[in-house]
Amino acid sequence: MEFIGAQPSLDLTYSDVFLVPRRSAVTSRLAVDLTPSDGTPATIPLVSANMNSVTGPRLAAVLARRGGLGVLPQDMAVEPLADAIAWVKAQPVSFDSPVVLSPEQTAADALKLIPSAAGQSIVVGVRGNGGSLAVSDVRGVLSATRLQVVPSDARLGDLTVGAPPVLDIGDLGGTAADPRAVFDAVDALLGDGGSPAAIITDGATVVGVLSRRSALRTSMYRPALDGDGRLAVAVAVGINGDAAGKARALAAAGADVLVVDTAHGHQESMLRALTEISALRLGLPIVAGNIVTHDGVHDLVNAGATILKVGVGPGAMCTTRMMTAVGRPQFSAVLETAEAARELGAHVWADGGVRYPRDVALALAAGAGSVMIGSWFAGTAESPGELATDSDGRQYKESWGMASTKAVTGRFSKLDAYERARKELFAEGISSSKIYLDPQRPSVEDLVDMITSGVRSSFTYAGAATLEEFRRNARVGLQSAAGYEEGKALPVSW
Ligand SMILES: NC(=O)C1=CN([C@@H]2O[C@H](COP(=O)(O)OP(=O)(O)OC[C@H]3O[C@@H](n4cnc5c(N)ncnc54)[C@H](OP(=O)(O)O)[C@@H]3O)[C@@H](O)[C@H]2O)C=CC1
Ligand SMILES: Nc1nc2c(ncn2[C@@H]2O[C@H](COP(=O)(O)O)[C@@H](O)[C@H]2O)c(=O)[nH]1
Ligand SMILES: [K+]
Repeated sequence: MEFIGAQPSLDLTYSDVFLVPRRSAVTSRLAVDLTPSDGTPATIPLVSANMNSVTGPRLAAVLARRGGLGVLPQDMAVEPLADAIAWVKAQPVSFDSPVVLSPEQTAADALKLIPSAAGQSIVVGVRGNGGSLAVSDVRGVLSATRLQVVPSDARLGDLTVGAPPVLDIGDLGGTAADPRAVFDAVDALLGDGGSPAAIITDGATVVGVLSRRSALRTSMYRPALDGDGRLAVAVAVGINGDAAGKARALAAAGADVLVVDTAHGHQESMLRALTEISALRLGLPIVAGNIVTHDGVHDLVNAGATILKVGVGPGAMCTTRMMTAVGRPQFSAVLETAEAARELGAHVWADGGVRYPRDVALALAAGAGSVMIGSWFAGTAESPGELATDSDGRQYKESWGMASTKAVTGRFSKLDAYERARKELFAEGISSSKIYLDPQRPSVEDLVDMITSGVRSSFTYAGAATLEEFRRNARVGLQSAAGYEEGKALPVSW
């Protein structure tokens, strides 16, 4: 990356800068390969933040199916984390996981799980004892748009009509089927009928669902997989207590990437935890942070980190900069740390402050191997919280910072009142925020589509077909606040 004009002496964030187009030999956005080279199984440079309101198993599985990585948060104990890892790994790789509700449940129950938006659907059926679903126990598939217009207490079993549309993987040519053929088969089966998705079976058992959109996505993305061909998942550990013991247990449970995470990553407890974890030789990428300096990179890499998590204070839930004045504008933080990491053969994840696809493109231009997104993904169907509706009928989910009073109270609930009160003195995040779902893009997959299409396009403007070419070719200019404002679309006339 180079600046047009002199390298600025001020530290910059994403809104301060823009990318300059240049002559390109990359003539199609579909010719761009977004695969990171940070040693993780990801095939797109997107990671979901280890925040309780952002990454649960459902979001992690959906993201991995499209090539990203979900990081399960460190606040869970080993056993539930191991269950969450196992759940992700049991999910279909080539098909969507069905959201299954029983015929006795109501439209209102369904609309707590899926947003009332096009493209969302539920399967009405009854799971067997082990959680499996026999095709004979499926009553049908209902779209959110249909559920929205029926009485909220309508029983789901009364809403299904006729036999559900079923495709067997044998008829599709197995799981390695040609994506185009899969799309055509789904399209032909669904026809003009009312079902929004096809039930995919392997013999008598349901193995997933596919809508036209998800069949298309299967052809656009490569899933992030572990060595056994199952969906990959990352998991975070804190620095206190037996961090190495927890890391060992989570690796044994199948975690594919370990994230050692604390607010101030450049501290000795972190170096100690990292040294102990890397001594275990688990053979997994070790991400550590958060840091924002060249020196932080050196110390953490020397202690065993292979990827640095970069960002102090840019997060949407974060009050660190206002409470402490500490942090660093994120574009410059990524630029400096990515260069330092590259010299050591390590990589950087740009963590926090991403609000538009452009911010992801700029983080990659600055040299990030991948980009971590928290709050933006909190406002999706797949994030862990329940959907809520405000007085204007807009759907949202609640989000909160991992260093907020709410998070600290939860994390230390087992301490006695005195110790808990001492911990609660130090809040550096907001405890409650409403993150609205975008009615056009209610799913994390919709956001991934939007981000990757924006970033693919950025690459072609810069004449780059890979992450490395983009980092090398990107030309960055400084802009005024008015210049930034000019770039925004106008929803109404001026
Ligand atoms: N990226 C960012 O800007 C930030 C992210 N966060 C996120 O919040 C979550 C909770 O992190 P964290 O608060 O570190 O909790 P942790 O549970 O990881 O504990 C942090 C440990 O470090 C000690 N510590 C020393 N200095 C600091 C400091 N300046 N800030 C915080 N702890 C310090 C604490 O001791 P003691 O309590 O006695 O001081 C405690 O023992 C993490 O997910 C983290 O990434 C939090 C803040 C900033
Ligand atoms: N200072 C704080 N930072 C926090 C807190 N909770 C999370 N975070 C950081 O934000 C990113 C996500 O950023 P976003 O803009 O995408 O939401 C996350 O990965 C953490 O590093 C907090 O309470 N305080
Ligand atoms: K902030």
